[in-house]
Amino acid sequence: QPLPAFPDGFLWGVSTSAFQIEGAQEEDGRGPSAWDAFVRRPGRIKDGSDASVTTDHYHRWPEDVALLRELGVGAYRFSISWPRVLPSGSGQVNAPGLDFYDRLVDTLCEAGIQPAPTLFHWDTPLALEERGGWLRRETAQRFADYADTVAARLGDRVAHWITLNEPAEVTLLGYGLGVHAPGRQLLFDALPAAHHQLLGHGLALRALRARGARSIGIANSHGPVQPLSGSAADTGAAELYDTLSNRLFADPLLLGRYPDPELAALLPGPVEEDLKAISEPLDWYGVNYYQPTVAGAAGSAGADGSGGSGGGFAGIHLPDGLPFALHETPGRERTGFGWAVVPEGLTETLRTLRERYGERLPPVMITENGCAYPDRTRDTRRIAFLDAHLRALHTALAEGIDVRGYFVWSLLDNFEWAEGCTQRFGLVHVDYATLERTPKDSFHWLRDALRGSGGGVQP
Ligand SMILES: O=C(O)[C@H](O)[C@@H](O)[C@H](O)[C@H](O)CO
Repeated sequence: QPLPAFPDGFLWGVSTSAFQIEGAQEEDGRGPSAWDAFVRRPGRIKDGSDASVTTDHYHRWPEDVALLRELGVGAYRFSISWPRVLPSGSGQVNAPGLDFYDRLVDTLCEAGIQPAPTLFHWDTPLALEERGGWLRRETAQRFADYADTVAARLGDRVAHWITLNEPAEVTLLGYGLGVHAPGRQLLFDALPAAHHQLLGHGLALRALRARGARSIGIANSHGPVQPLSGSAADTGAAELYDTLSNRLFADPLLLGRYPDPELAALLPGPVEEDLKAISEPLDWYGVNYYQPTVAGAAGSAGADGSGGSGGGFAGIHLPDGLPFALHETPGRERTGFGWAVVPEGLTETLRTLRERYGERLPPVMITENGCAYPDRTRDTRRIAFLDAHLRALHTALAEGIDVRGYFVWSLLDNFEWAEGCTQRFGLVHVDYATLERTPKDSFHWLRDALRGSGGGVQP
């Protein structure tokens, strides 16, 4: 069954991030990031890998741009490594670092591929992290300065800017639970990191606008939250988790207020004043969708028996003391990463955004969607996953939800954070020993689909 037709001009792309693909951590003046330190803490990364090489994109980027060209995408979402451009997070610019992205952007433009850089995809400069990182207000201003530096050099050729990637994950996994960098287990005392990232987003957006940027978005993680049961305890837990994982990072941007005054009261600084910057109008709203969440009362066990006090979710065991437990959606196919495959969750996510934000919701871009499977190149399950999610996306379009683009996570197998290189999300297989790239069946499927839909860049 061929894919349904998507609107003319629909933007097809793929996504990656600097720390996950570049390697070359100590090359050409790059400074260390919070993740450089975190990967070297014993036992933090499943396979002990440290991303010092990962796919070696820093040296093999021409080959990767050629893959993008062959794939026929119209845009490429990559991230710029803040510590590669500003080794200590502020002050002295590292010219070779900026030159690297300059060359990449030039080559993308020559290939007719729109550059869509993310300014922050989790690699906070270590010098700033050691001073408190996103728990500190100063980091928000440093981020805006960094955005201005990058826009001054690349702004004439960048098509779409993404300020932050998934501030929710940084806050929850990095500062709240400590399973990601910087590895702080502050639980609710991590909330200032949420506010300062959003403030950083707002200040950076203003800096980009001042440099003439006209297509600016943010990439937020979103997904439906379903209660484990109809009990008051489970529905209450689901509402709380929905507030923390979805609304806390969308309401301030789109409504100019926090979802819960009690939550806002926990935040530092002139919050009302900051919300003016945070809610500066976006040109589009980025959504990273992977799967729904089932939330239950603390101590609840999932339908499949997973869980316990904190419950198991997305491979992460939650500590005691949280007022909710998270579970997988029962009875669904699982990816190699154990994530439930729920395409209709994407449609539901988009419907919920439209219901909650109505006219305040700008056009949407799916900035990430994808799946991890161990198959070397015969990745039929990935084709089925993408096919089903594109149909689910098309259903939302048919209902009049304004979605302008879709980016697959990811072009290449790469360093999957705490999972190291054990989870493969790529359309292209990477042999981590030889660094050889081999397009998977899904790569060819998507290339043909794009050619068929006329959506992609004609090779
Ligand atoms: O969404 C995220 O967590 C990040 O944006 C990516 O860096 C991940 O690698 C991808 O999503 C797979 O987990």
